[in-house]
Amino acid sequence: MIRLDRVTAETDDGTVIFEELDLEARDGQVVIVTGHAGSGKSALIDVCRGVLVPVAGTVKVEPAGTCAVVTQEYELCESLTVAENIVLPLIARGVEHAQAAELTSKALQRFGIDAIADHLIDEISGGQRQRVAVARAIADGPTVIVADEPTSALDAENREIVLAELRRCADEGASVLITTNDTQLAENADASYVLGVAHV
Ligand SMILES: Nc1ncnc2c1ncn2[C@@H]1O[C@H](COP(=O)(O)OP(=O)(O)OP(=O)(O)O)[C@@H](O)[C@H]1O
Repeated sequence: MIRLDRVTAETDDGTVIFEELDLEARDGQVVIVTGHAGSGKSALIDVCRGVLVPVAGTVKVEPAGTCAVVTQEYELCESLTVAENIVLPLIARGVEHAQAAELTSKALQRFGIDAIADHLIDEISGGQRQRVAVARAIADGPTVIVADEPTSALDAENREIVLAELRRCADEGASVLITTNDTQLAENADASYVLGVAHV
């Protein structure tokens, strides 16, 4: 569960990014946040993942410390293969080796990236990188997921795959918060918010 109560965030120089924002993503929900460029979607992701501390209001993420994140930069390790980028974080989080390998294999298949499992990150396309980033984030079924424009580099078919996988996480009980420039995504969400204008 993610809940923001009257949260105000500011830039480093004190400019208000958003003010008194109330937002909730309950367990089992996919919540979409749209808004024009610069409206604060990435800042909202940073608030949820705890790297931008609000100047007012409260942020609750439960269970604490479990937030899986997809950033716009992907933050993949260029010197590792696609499969290694998924399996190593699992092992680092304490997943036993055989299970980590199995989770990785399933994630590669679900995201249609098994054929490039042994490719280095700089050998694959932007859209493939984005799918690796989402696959890595959700490989072990996290309970809270925040994803910053996770379909921005994808064609229609892969966009559907990524959204279906995020929805599957919610069906399994996760709370999923997605920012996007694509207002159509809001149609299939359990709730949607628009930054920069009154909330719906
Ligand atoms: N972690 C952060 N710390 C401080 N300021 C931030 C942080 N993240 C974003 N901002 C600031 O918030 C403002 C809104 O930018 P942000 O990237 O959140 O908008 P956005 O809606 O995601 O835009 P886009 O659609 O172009 O990605 C900018 O002034 C930016 O510098």
